[in-house]
Amino acid sequence: MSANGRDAALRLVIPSDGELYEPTLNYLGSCGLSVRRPNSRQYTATIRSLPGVEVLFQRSADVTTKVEEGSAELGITGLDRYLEYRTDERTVVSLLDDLGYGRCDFVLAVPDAWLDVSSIDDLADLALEFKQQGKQLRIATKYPKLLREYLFHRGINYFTLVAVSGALEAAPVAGYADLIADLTATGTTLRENRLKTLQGGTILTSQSCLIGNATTLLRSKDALRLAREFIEMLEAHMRAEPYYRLTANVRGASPQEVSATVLSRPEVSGLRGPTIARVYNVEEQDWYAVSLLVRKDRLMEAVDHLRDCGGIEVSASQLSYLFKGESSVFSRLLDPASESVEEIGGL
Ligand SMILES: Nc1ncnc2c1ncn2[C@@H]1O[C@H](COP(=O)(O)OP(=O)(O)OP(=O)(O)O)[C@@H](O)[C@H]1O
Ligand SMILES: O=P(O)(O)OC[C@H]1O[C@H](OP(=O)(O)OP(=O)(O)O)[C@H](O)[C@@H]1O
Repeated sequence: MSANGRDAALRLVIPSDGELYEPTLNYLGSCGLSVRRPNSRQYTATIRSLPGVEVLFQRSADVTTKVEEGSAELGITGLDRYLEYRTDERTVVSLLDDLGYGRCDFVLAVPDAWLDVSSIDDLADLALEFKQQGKQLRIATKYPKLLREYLFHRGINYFTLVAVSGALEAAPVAGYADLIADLTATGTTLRENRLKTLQGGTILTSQSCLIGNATTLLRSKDALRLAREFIEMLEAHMRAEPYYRLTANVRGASPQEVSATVLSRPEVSGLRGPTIARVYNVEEQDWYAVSLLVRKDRLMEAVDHLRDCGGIEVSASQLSYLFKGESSVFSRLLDPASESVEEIGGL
């Protein structure tokens, strides 16, 4: 049993269903952290490549609370849910605020029939008109905290929030709210319900994020070690994504000559320059293997450059991980003062 009184030294809580369930399992798998869930009714699982980690499945709305109360040290959920439900921003921190999936916008949407309302300023005017008539705008949402902050910040103070847990888009037609503030991804649900977004009415741009409990993590050496390994795998996988490793056989008189030609185009000659190694060959002595990392959007430019340098047999492969000297995310965890997720979406 570990210091936190459980069999597992580190717990990770992830969504048990909904929009983020499958993408989270796929994402962890792509980072080399496949989750082994014995069956879909079991709410705990393990990660074979990281023994000592237990995975808990919870509703995405509950992930932040589970991390904050200490039932798990790490969690994956939508940034929207994290910002709405955290109560202590020093205890529960966002470690990676964009895992690259679960993208959606939290927006204000009004009925298409409101022809005179097309921007957030129009909505502010309407709120005043309502006030003069002794009424308040009724807004249906699942995210009262984020919405209130956003509206107050824009000087809109006269409104009533209607708490709804699902199918918000039906609220204006059903008559229990005038407009809604909800998530949208493709825009289909809003369109199908004859609702439109407002200019300047995006409250938050969200995606999945990794959150952690700084207090419980810093209390246990084992949890901290596993968290570092887990975070580094995610971070290095993300860092590797924009690059290919290119390898080519290049003919030249010496490594110096080959490196000089490759380095004549610094933008396609690797992060810190090419690695050059002698190719041993019985017939010809003057071949060198050149290896470098290039951004994916410069692939053909780099291939042509290597050809111009006398390269043949150019191969490109996807990188799995790119580790740096140290993990910047982990360093930030040890120094929570540098946490800055509030900048996202202008919140
Ligand atoms: N259409 C969408 N496309 C991409 N991501 C989305 C979409 N809708 C929601 N999300 C993201 O997925 C998270 C979970 O949303 P989802 O609709 O699955 O939750 P839910 O089923 O309403 O709630 P819970 O899982 O808590 O019961 C949201 O907080 C958001 O970050
Ligand atoms: O812009 P779109 O691509 O149409 O997606 C938007 C919908 O996706 C989410 O709902 P979800 O289906 O996850 O269920 P929910 O209504 O229970 O939240 C969100 O709440 C919207 O209703």
